[in-house]
Amino acid sequence: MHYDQCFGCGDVESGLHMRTTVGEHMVVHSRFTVTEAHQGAPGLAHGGLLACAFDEALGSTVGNLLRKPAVTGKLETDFVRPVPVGTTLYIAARLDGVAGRKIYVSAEGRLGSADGQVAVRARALFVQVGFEHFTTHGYADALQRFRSTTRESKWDINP
Ligand SMILES: CCCCC/C=C\C/C=C\C/C=C\C/C=C\CCCC(=O)SCCNC(=O)CCNC(=O)[C@H](O)C(C)(C)COP(=O)(O)OP(=O)(O)OC[C@H]1O[C@@H](n2cnc3c(N)ncnc32)[C@H](O)[C@@H]1OP(=O)(O)O
Repeated sequence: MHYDQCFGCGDVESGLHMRTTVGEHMVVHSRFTVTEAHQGAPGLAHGGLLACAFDEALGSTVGNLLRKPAVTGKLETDFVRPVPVGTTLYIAARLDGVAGRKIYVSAEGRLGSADGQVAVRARALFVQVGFEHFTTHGYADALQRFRSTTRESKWDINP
């Protein structure tokens, strides 16, 4: 599912413009290129933006593999190495388990290539929600907004 105003994967000018693909062994791959707009210290990525990129990568993993609406309940990040401006982080994410509505996912981000040095690790708990989560707490016409920008025809938006 795709929403074109999403900061992580949408078309907003200031957004992260992330895209994901599902690879072998159900590993979900995404890439995030650090630009000058993402700086914390001079020349280095801001940790909060890296956390955002991992929220997006992990949420996309839930969406791609489970095809159920879910929101981030908890997100934990380990910043292992600095990530310089101009670097592309190669993020590989996995579904670790499902317990009722709780969905556990984790990811690691490597510098410059899929086998580069690990710079960031993240784990998250997503909680499955009904679509009313979005219409109650977000815009009342959230489903129309999701529908009008969806890229995948197989999304079961109103089962
Ligand atoms: C932004 C969403 C995008 C669209 C979503 C639609 C489809 C998704 C699929 C594909 C999408 C593709 C890409 C998405 C990419 C990126 C995603 C970004 C996602 C976000 O960026 S999203 C924004 C930030 N996110 C929030 O805005 C959540 C605010 N929050 C709440 O809305 C509630 O808090 C909620 C719903 C989380 C739970 O509330 P609730 O009342 O429904 O359920 P409850 O509290 O009973 O929790 C049930 C069980 O989860 C455990 N649990 C809950 N929270 C926990 C925590 N923090 N730590 C440890 N355990 C926790 C409980 O302990 C219990 O466990 P148990 O069953 O064992 O007792």
